[in-house]
Amino acid sequence: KHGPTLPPGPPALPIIGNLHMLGRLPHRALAKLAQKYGPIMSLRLGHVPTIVVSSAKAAELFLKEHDAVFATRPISQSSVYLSYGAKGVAFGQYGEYWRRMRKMCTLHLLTLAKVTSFEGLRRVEVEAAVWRLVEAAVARDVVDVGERVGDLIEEIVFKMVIGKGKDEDKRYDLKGVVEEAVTLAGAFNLADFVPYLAPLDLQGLARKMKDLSKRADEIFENIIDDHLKEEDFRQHTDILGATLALMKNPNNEFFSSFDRDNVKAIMLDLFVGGIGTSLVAIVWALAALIKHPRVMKLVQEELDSVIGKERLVVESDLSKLTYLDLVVKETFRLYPVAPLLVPHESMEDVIVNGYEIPKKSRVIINIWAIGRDSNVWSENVGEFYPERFIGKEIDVRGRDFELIPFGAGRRGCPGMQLGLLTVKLVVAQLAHCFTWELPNGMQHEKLDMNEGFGLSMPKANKLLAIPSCRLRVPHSNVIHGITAEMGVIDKSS
Ligand code: HEM
Repeated sequence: KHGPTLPPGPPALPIIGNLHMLGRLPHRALAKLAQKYGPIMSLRLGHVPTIVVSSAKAAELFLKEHDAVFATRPISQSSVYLSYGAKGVAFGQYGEYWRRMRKMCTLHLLTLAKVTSFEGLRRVEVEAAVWRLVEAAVARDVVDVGERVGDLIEEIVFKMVIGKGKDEDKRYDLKGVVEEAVTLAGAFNLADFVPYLAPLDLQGLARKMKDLSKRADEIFENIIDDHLKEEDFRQHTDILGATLALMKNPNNEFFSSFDRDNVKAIMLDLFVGGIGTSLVAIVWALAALIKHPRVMKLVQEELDSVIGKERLVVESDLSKLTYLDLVVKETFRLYPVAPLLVPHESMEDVIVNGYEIPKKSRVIINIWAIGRDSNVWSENVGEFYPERFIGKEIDVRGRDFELIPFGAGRRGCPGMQLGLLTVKLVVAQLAHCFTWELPNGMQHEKLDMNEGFGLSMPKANKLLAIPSCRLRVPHSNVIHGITAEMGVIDKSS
């Protein structure tokens, strides 16, 4: 047959197709296959025709030139059970309904103005987290960085979205529910690839998801009721309050557009999208800094020269921290939070770069492979070397396809401003306030940088380290009954 053909790819087995080739770390396995079959590669994952994109140029074709064709998401069991039948933004099917919901997020809920309005909240929470670390520093405790940062990000995101901290309402365990949702949504689910096995629920995932969705629903119903019960729920400054106010205002386009399921699905999107992502990026960044003392020294010198040693970093300092900006970019390049983005799906047959891409193909953009493409990044591609960005106009916001940690185009991350701000603020704080030592005298070269795989790509092993204070900032508040000056906590006072 003449004319366009499917992109090249490895031969597939009956039933499972190429599933067996994905291994434990699919981004690595797919990058290796792409070396043989090229940057636009065709696979069959179970019964699902799949296109894997592994170069910046090819990603641009899919996410810019043909963005409209690839702007929907495949339906999966997790989107059905955990997202109210894909009624949220992240897993919603492209169309008028979804466009309106996404517009509400980008034009009202996650705007720069809205994100900035939570600056005070972030300052209080970040300071409290720093002071808890000061206590650990004084006690020479080994700290699980991921756990500390996770507590902080959860507290910020919960307060931003529903106006309450994660442990504030004893009636429910929202934190547990969100964590379980992340685990279940990130699990490999055979039923999504071999649909006729779905009724058997061989992995028990559907049962777990249904059970979780019931528990989550009860909690969300309570939270929404609590908001609406207030005399004037429009007084709520949190994101849920803003959503409800938009829905109930007859003067705007969102009036009666959405039902409660939409609101609940959006809330879950914000929790899942907002917590694990920033957390994973911050842990990678600090691990990379600890592993590369040369880079840590430069970051700290910049912080000391811009901020000094007498006060903590505040958000208005961030734009002046140009070296930190390079460090964050380099972290996203080598350790992208979502190495395969979130899968896209083609809405019609289309020809891309001369290849035939059939309707309903799942499209995976391997940004892990793009970040390590030596044609783009030169031969020291595996090295953590932030200086590579000096003099290059490479931005992470979805314009430069060699670095798209937040995706690009219609499905690009709507929480990017918040995510970037949180990552920079927390990394700056951790590097400015403390020096970090590895436990048991471990040398920095020995720190492992192995990755895991799930909904995001976390560091496989915990980052354990001992902080010591490097600032002299007097602290007037009382934490756990201890008044403190950074580095000199007087337990007797
Ligand atoms: C460092 C932080 C973050 C990173 C690296 C990140 C990354 C991503 C990526 C790669 C996607 C998929 C893009 C695509 O499919 O092409 C995405 C989508 C999304 N993110 Fe983020 N994200 C971050 C923070 C956040 C935050 C803070 C929120 C909200 C509070 C958020 C909410 C979402 C939502 C709702 C989507 C789905 C968008 C859609 O399908 O239209 N993200 N994010």
